[in-house]
Amino acid sequence: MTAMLFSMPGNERLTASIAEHTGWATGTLEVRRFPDQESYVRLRSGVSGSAVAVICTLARPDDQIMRLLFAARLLRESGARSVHLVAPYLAYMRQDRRFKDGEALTSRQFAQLLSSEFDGLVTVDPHLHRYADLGEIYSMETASLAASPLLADWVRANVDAPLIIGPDSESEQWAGAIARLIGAPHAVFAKSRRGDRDVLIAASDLGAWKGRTPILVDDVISSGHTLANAAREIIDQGFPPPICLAVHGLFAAGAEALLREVGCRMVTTESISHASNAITLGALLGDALARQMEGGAGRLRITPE
Ligand SMILES: O=P(O)(O)OC[C@H]1O[C@H](OP(=O)(O)OP(=O)(O)O)[C@H](O)[C@@H]1O
Repeated sequence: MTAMLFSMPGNERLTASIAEHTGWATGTLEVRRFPDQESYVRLRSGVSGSAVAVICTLARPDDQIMRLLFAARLLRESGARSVHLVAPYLAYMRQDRRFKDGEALTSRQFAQLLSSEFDGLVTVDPHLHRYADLGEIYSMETASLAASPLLADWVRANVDAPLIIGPDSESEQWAGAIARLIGAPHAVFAKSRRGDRDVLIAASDLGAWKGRTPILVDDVISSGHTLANAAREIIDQGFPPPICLAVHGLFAAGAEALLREVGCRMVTTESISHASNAITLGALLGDALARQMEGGAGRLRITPE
């Protein structure tokens, strides 16, 4: 199998890290915007007969989706055997139901758009809350990779006597996994969300673990309010400001300043480029992509409802 990687703008470091791990060549897609903000995409490498992957993490998806769809179609029209998407952060997973009457079910429509152009998707810890599996909405092959072993490695190498804390019940899957992997205690708080930047955290009693270093673990940091409020509860119980360890650091406007104000140190994977990136994903993504590409050409289609 010949394989080739293509970076969308801003994903060059991640692409290089996958290329280094797999030994695959990196091709060139010229991508720019016209003055009227429409996208221009030109393929500058031969792809005939190759399995190809476009590397494009999907933070700020609305800025990226059209050029990504154009690139996928262009690669297929140019003879690629199969076209895969490596999106370590997968967008639009949080609107997984109509919470209020009349809301667009954006998770499903976004999934249908990507599935219409790509044969396979490789992603890391997608926000699977009310969907059990990406196959419920994606009609292509999908690989959802768990970052928790890498987060556990980071904690093991950097923190003595950690206490792992999840800010809400959903985060049990990461907090519990990391705690088991490193043999540390863990606790999980409860959260109720009242608005985009308005969450209430109900903390549990951490008194039994005084003296340990608190580490808050979550899948996503967006506005930062979930972790900031959880951090305040931890500090109120007499602990130092926690380390905030997340898979995906989206850091919406004000998030970083908010967490810094509370005294938190932030640590994330390289799924979204940010100064807090300390955990590399090249090997995890490269191995999964190789398995998916070797699974064969052609499309595995599951028709969504
Ligand atoms: O930084 P923030 O703006 O607080 O957002 C991050 C939080 O949002 C997500 O959960 P969400 O509250 O959407 O809950 P859900 O699992 O019910 O979708 C995610 O799991 C984080 O906990």
